[in-house]
Amino acid sequence: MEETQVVIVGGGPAGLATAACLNRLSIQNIVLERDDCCASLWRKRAYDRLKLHLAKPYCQLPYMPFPHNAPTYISRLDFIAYLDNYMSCFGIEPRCCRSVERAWYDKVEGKWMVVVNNKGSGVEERYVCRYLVAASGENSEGFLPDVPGLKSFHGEVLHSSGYENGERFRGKDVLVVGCGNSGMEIAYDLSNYAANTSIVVRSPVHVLTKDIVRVGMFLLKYLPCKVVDPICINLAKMKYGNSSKYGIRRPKGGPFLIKAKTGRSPTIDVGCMNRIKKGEIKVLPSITYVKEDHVRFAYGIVNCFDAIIFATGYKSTVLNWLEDEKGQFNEEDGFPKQRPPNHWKGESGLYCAGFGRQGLLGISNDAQNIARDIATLAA
Ligand SMILES: Cc1cc2nc3c(=O)[nH]c(=O)nc-3n(C[C@H](O)[C@H](O)[C@H](O)COP(=O)(O)OP(=O)(O)OC[C@H]3O[C@@H](n4cnc5c(N)ncnc54)[C@H](O)[C@@H]3O)c2cc1C
Ligand SMILES: NC(=O)C1=CN([C@@H]2O[C@H](COP(=O)(O)OP(=O)(O)OC[C@H]3O[C@@H](n4cnc5c(N)ncnc54)[C@H](OP(=O)(O)O)[C@@H]3O)[C@@H](O)[C@H]2O)C=CC1
Ligand SMILES: O=C(O)C(=O)Cc1c[nH]c2ccccc12
Repeated sequence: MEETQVVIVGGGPAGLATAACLNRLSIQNIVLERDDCCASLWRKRAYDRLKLHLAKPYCQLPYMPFPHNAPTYISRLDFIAYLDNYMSCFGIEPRCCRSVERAWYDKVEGKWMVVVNNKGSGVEERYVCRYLVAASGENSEGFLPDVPGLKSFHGEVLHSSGYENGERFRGKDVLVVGCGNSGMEIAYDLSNYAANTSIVVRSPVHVLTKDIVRVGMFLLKYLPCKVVDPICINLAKMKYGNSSKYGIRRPKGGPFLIKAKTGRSPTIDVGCMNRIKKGEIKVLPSITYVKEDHVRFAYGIVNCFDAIIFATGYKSTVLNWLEDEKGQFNEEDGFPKQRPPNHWKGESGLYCAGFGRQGLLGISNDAQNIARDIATLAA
């Protein structure tokens, strides 16, 4: 049994940023990471060509801006290097191969009890702390929808978190399901590797360029969403014309309003739209069922595929390990019930870093808020 002031569950950007803010205030903390490395989403579960979609000022963690000579959009490998540097600068030493299996609040002691499976030694470890930070990520586990007949599929089935690049799909018929940021970029990547690519787009989606998002983020500093959204939509119309001709319909609400209300990000186009326009990537409607080598879609469309890649999003796994006696998290999606800007603080010394659906910028704010709050309470 080891006692510390704060246990942080998860060594991704949110856990590391929180540890850095606590270390600066000399507040004792331990970061527990289930994988054999920190930031495993970025090292192991993201595709090769990934770059941050937001410009660098929106992606930096507290107290360490990206260098002036770094490109505006940081690559996956540069972001990993930045995180490694961040850890050494702030003296963060995550304990890896530590999967948090259970955490509960002991009312008598007024402390959190944390049970960990040390995957290296196979031995169970126990930690006791006054404050517990859930930083296990909005993207903790890939979400695979229940598609009728999928088990009978003859080809390969993959979640986007397991996709690296299109090399082994060259010349193959590949279906990408989902048109969020992962789906649109993976479809484009597959098409770069000469895979015969199709993408399922079942709902309306805002597709914007990086530049339009950058303009939008800048304007939002001075103007309300209801002014910024129409500007962004008009810029998108100028860029893409009427994309519903190609099966990409726009939602009723604006992109930043939807982001603020639901957390769903607009899809940032890195080249997929042009391929769709040229007919090089085919847009398909909802899947009805899968049978052996073929997939049936709405409107009776049937096509054969060698592989299906599900870019259908992620799940939070907080409720797999947290005993949530006070019902602070939603049972359906494992997100805190408190909505931003109040999502980071729970009860009994429980905190959430990285659950505001606001990307790295939100993580940076959460980490600073949490450390400040703990410093005040612990003083
Ligand atoms: C492909 C992709 C690209 C993205 N790009 C951007 C971007 O450009 N800009 C942006 O702002 N946001 C982006 N995001 C959003 C993304 O969520 C954040 O950037 C960031 O990685 C989230 O950090 P996090 O620390 O909250 O979660 P994660 O990075 O998921 O880290 C959580 C960590 O907790 C560990 N963990 C989980 N459960 C346990 C457990 N029970 N015990 C111990 N450890 C556990 C995990 O192994 C993981 O290392 C992207 C997301 C994805 C999926
Ligand atoms: N470079 C970057 O910055 C990147 C950032 N990201 C971020 O990571 C997070 C996760 O993104 P992503 O992995 O794209 O996941 P998302 O949750 O954003 O998107 C999932 C997509 O899958 C669709 N979908 C879900 N279930 C089905 C189904 N049964 N049939 C058809 N379509 C379905 C959804 O459509 P529907 O709306 O109909 O439910 C949606 O289009 C986001 O925050 C994203 O912005 C991801 C990649 C790159
Ligand atoms: O990549 C993501 O999912 C993010 O949440 C980053 C993000 C925060 N605010 C935004 C507004 C528009 C597009 C992406 C983001």
